Amino acid sequence: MSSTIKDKIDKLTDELIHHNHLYYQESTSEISDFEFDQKLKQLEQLEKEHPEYKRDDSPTHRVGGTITKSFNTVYHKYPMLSLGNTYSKEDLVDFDKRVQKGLGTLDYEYICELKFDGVAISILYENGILKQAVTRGDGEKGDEVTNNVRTIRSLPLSFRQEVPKAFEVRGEVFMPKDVFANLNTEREKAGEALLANPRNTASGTLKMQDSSVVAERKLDCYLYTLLGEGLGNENHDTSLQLLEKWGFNVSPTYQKCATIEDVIAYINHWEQKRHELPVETDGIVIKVNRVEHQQELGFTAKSPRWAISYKYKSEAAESKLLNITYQVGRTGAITPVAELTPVQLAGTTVKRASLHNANEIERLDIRVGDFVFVEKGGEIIPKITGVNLDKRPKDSQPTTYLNKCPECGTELVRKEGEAVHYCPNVDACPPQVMGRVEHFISRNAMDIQHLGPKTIETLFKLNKISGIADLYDLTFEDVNGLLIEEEDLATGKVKKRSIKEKSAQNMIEALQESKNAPFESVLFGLGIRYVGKTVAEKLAEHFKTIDSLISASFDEIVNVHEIGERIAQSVVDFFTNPEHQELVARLKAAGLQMEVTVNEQTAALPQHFADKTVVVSGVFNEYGREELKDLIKAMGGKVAGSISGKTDFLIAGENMGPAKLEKAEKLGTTILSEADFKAMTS
Ligand SMILES: NC(=O)c1ccc[n+]([C@@H]2O[C@H](COP(=O)([O-])OP(=O)(O)OC[C@H]3O[C@@H](n4cnc5c(N)ncnc54)[C@H](O)[C@@H]3O)[C@@H](O)[C@H]2O)c1
Ligand SMILES: [Zn+2]
Repeated sequence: MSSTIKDKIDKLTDELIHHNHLYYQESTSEISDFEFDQKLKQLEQLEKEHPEYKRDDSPTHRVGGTITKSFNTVYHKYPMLSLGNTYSKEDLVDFDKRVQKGLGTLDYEYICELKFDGVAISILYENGILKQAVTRGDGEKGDEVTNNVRTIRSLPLSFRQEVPKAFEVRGEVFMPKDVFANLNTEREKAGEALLANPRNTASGTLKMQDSSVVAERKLDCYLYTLLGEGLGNENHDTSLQLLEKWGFNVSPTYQKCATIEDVIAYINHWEQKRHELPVETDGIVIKVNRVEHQQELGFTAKSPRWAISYKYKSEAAESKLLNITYQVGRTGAITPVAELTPVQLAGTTVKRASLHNANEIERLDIRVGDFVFVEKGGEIIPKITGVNLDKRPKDSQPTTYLNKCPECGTELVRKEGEAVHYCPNVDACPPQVMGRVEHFISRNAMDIQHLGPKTIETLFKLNKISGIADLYDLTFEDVNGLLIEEEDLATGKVKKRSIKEKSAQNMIEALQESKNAPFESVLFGLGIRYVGKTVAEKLAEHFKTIDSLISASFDEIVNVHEIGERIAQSVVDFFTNPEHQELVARLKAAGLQMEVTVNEQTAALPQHFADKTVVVSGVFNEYGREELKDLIKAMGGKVAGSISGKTDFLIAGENMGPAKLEKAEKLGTTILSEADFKAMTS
């Protein structure tokens, strides 16, 4: 019996450590905050009953985050703690009782604020100047991210008025909802993976090495704490007023509450209305107003006793499942989608939710006509979490999964051990062909700017293109004024925009320009299975022209260094297909690069790196990263991604992580500065 409890505690501890790591270090999450909090409470309870099994590294008695090695570590003057949290209003009444008992008086009041969903930050000001910004880290010490925080426009770097000589402010760095939405629209246009939610994006952005990229991300910050000596902030609301007066961004949503009933009214007031705010919020924070009272109540190891957060449960709604439709992705993967009676959820009207795959449908035993529960967690599209069996119609039929591709009619396949069904018709299934065109124009391949997936999709629909080669037959007239419709997956809302003259011109020019893209980019762009960017480079380097690659035998290809049988077979198969031969012929006729061109300038470079492995790290003044890599290759070197015993040279730019440098030194790698490198090129 006791061993099973120990196992349970161990398992929960490990799980929570795993989720903390993802959340704070990787800025992603696999489970919802609610699930996380439930697990944490469960562990707390078990540890209380069986303190003998509580582990030293238990997440119940420490702040969840840690520091990273890529920034300077800085100790906080006052610890940065977490907040106790609850999802229940009864708990708030208990909290109020504890406060009352702790203070021994009824003469206290609360300030309620919204709980902004971002990343906590501490900022020091000295002599009226922003001196240092540090993340919460493990609560005791955090990462110094001053340069990144300086890019936040609403944050004063200095003051026009008199301010105290030294003080610390704390608040939440966040990405406004509209900035997040725009960023995702841009990523979608560029064919990049969408970001899951504003919190994780803000957290990832704050830890970027290059602050010019951070600046583009347009983070914002609300301040809610003022610390320091002799500032005259005897109450929490006086702190907020001082911050406002000095020009800090304070959310105007805070409110004084005399009783816990008032607090609950505040919670109810904001439950729906918070969705109209420019920032995501996940609850409210209740703080005892008087600083003297706060000091009297004090702290636990993890959080203040004078504050608590009430978190709103991620909203669920019930809706009727009208139909299950199936979408074919760019890779041929099939996703079942629930079509629902429109329902209000977290501020938007939802009429679709993801059902993931056949296993999920089976697990839920979900049927058309059922009433289902829909939830919006951190994901982009809501999900179905269950079926209300009480409302199931008597004549309902189990769902049989689709067996033919809804786009091209081909029989679907499911690979051994995989949950997802695929359409195997890679060459003629429309979404898959579109996917190939998107791959061709993508940044890593031909890097054709101004042309996004939505434009490609529209051109396909209008039969203006049906494959890669048709891109080069497009004219200005074909794209000018093109009406593009974008549908929001969850809400079904359609946004329309038309391509303006200037954009049309840019598109045609970008296509023309792409004719200069190097042969290896064309080769990679063709989308031959297993031929990634590096393989394409190797094949181009070895065979020099497309003709010699096409006529090469399996043996000749497999003999190329680092090319395996699977790749060789795939290349042979690809070029044996007459349709692909025609594609190559058309691209050649259009004027694309079908052979390696030796750049005279780089061909003359001294071969200092012949047969050497070189790693590039940090930021450079005179060279772009790709440019630097090309130069190294032109000088005979191989570029590797990380430092190992095999690394001969490390070219170290600015802002390089100290851990990397240390590792290189330990391994005896020769370290070159940008200036050293430059000298070697001449
Ligand atoms: N989904 C996951 O995998 C996962 C993993 C780890 C943590 N989490 C979530 O993170 C929470 C734990 O994080 P935590 O320890 O930072 O606690 P917390 O986020 O619940 O509360 C403390 C934080 O609230 C923030 N905050 C926002 N508005 C505030 C305001 N007005 N006043 C004061 N603080 C404000 C501050 O950043 C502060 O550090 C968990 O409850 C869980 O929901 C989720
Ligand atoms: Zn198909």
